[in-house]
Amino acid sequence: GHAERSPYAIYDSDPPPGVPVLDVDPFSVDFFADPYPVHEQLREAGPFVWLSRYNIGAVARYEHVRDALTDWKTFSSARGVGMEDFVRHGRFRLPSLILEADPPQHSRSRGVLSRVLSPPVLKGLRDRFEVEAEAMVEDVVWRKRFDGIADLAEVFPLRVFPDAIGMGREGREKLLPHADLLFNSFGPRNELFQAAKEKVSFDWIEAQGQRGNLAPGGLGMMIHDAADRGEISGDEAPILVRALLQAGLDTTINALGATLYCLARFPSEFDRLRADHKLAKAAFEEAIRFEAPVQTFFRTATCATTLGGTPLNEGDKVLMFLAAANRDPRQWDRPDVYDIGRKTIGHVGFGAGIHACVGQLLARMEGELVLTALARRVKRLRIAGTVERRYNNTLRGLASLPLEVELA
Ligand code: HEM
Ligand SMILES: O=C(O)c1ccc(-n2ccnc2)cc1
Repeated sequence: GHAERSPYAIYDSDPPPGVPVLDVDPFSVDFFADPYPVHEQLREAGPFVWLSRYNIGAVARYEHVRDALTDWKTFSSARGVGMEDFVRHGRFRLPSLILEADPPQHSRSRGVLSRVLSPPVLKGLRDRFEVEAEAMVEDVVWRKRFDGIADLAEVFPLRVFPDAIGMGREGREKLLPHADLLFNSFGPRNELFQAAKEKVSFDWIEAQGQRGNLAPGGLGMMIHDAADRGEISGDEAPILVRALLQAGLDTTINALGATLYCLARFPSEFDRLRADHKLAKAAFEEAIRFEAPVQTFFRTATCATTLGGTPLNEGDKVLMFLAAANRDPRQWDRPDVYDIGRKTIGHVGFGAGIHACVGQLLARMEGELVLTALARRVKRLRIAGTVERRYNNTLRGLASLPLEVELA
């Protein structure tokens, strides 16, 4: 039967004829606690399904998630990549010039950020990141018992990323609450969003992108340099810096936490990593496929079209379950097994198409360096207490991962 409409629903359109209707709530704490059975329901119900709680369409099978991700003309980001439609509803903030933009505007922003986050630039950051990764692991593992989130996954990105951006010293503790709010804002205006909104004063993050708050030589100043060269306008630069500040921490924190969680649950995979440290990048990538720290994003249909064989109208929002696509048995064998030898190419944990994650090389470098440092010093990794989940409308991650280690 049809459960009642969510109090946070902002649409009341009916399902297209013949489309399977599910009354699951993919933005509830119960769902986040264990999303996998519902992902399975969503995939098995059909190529395109209707979520009656929010009156939105959704795709969970790999094939159709990729269809939506790669056809940016039909499935636009410019009307928001969250539940809200910028054309029909208010805007929660000044829209992103990259994540919430379509070509040609997106292309200019992408050109700047892909250079700022390019291999040569990352090469310049690698030594500093490596020193920090080894020092952090050294500081932690001798305790034998520590928290993989509080003592590792949260520590490393905060140690290296704001400095890499060239952000001032004060206020860095505001970065995570702002990111938590942003990632909640892509979902309904539910309790998670409301609680996150209480914790921040909005204009702070906007101000951090100003030239005056950025150190010369950092990634932030490189964006202003691009504006000086006329690649983007002067008032676009601070908003692109904001993108990096919002994107660069919570994502890698949850990805590092996800990898530690996987390695602790699948000791055979930690042993493989111990035997060959070159598998560090693969261990990180497979954790992103398996856990999908970024679970979902929306698109908006720009014209009458079809998705998964279902007719859609201009303005229809579509929810893409990246995490469900990453475990679709139509695409992956043994999808529910964490296997660091797996060929992960094509997974959608970093998206796909023109909006595919432009920070993925930086994220991978962080993962590789932390996991290599860990594999050098630790022989065994075991969960030694209650694992606690952190809840957010878009991000999947842990609040606490008590670990016990045996030193190498
Ligand atoms: C493991 C960590 C990360 C994951 C899982 C992740 C995931 C994603 C995903 C799924 C998208 C696609 C969004 C869409 O299709 O609408 C994306 C885009 C993006 N990511 Fe990440 N991300 C991560 C880390 C980062 C980092 C560290 C940065 C920057 C320092 C970053 C910057 C961006 C930007 C700017 C976009 C928008 C690209 C565009 O629209 O062209 N991400 N990311
Ligand atoms: O432009 C922004 O504000 C913005 C851009 C990208 C992300 N993101 C999501 C996953 N990887 C990065 C978050 C915020």
